[in-house]
Amino acid sequence: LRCAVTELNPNYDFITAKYPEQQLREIPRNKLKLIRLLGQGAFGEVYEGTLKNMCANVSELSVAVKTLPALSTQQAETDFMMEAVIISKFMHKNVVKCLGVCFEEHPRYIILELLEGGDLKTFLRDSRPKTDQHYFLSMKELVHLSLDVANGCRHLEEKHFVHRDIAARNCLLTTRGEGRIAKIADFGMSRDIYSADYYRKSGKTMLPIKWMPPEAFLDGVFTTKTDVWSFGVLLWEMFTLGYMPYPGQTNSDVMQFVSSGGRLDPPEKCPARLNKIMILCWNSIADIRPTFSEIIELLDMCLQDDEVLNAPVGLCHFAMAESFKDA
Ligand SMILES: C[C@@H](Oc1cc(-c2cccc(S(C)(=O)=O)c2)cnc1N)c1cc(F)ccc1N1NC=CN1
Repeated sequence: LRCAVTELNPNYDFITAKYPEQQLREIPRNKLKLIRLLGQGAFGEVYEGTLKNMCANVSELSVAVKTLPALSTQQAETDFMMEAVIISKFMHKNVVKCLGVCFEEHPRYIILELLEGGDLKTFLRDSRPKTDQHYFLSMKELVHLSLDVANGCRHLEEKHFVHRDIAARNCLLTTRGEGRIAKIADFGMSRDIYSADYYRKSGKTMLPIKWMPPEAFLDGVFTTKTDVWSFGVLLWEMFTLGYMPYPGQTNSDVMQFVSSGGRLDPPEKCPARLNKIMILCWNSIADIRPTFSEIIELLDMCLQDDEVLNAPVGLCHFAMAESFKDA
């Protein structure tokens, strides 16, 4: 892996230079049973599965299994392995856990904890007030989910790891019901699930333009302040209940709009204290954007503010059909 992780990748030192000793845990393939397809991944399919007698008390553990097709390029193999190494480095309640890998034969597997609530973007969209359905998601719950993701991001920041793709589609929930916890759960620039969210740049690289700050899409500069900007867009996704950012605008429009100072409109009826956090995250000068510790403090204050807690949820109606596909 050392040879494969080029020095060009700013996360290089994070991944191998400092932690060469930590090995990925190889799981015997016969302990794993794939049950059903969860979705198509960037590399290959993702399955729900079970892992047999991993630890004494639990006989079968529900897991998610990312697969890499047998006929993959060397680059895909390396990226796939690197994702397992990255996830295995984090130990935090708001970052998905990697239970192990099956790398000794093809197809290769990455085994993750199964988060039964599914992804955050789908959850937000499914939570929209419908005519008959009694509304069940409160501002307080949305702020709590935002704090979960901010805590996960602070952990990455502490480890000097730049995620580059913080977005609701890459977060998962332990459950959809009460007591749900959000976790950052995809480190592979998951462009598969919501491919419309990504802009096809030269060649195969796809970029989540609508979640990126100007210095990233103009100059390819990625720092922890990139993740802060993206977190601001995630907050906007949260309080619009999963709208596509910059509704009706293509990625090219957005690059033009944002680099000349344009910003997302704060969600309608969204409390000022929340809008202020988003605006701080979208400062064109990266160093002035808040740290995740500061964001956590500001979100905690939202929990003490009745104007926030009593605000109506997700009553934004954009003229354009929000599922507008990027040209
Ligand atoms: C890799 C995959 O990981 C998982 C997906 C689901 C999961 C995803 C969707 C639905 C359900 S569920 C509610 O049917 O259990 C569980 C649950 N746990 C995982 N660890 C994933 C991580 C993300 F951060 C975002 C999307 C996905 N995928 N990949 C393919 C489909 N989702």
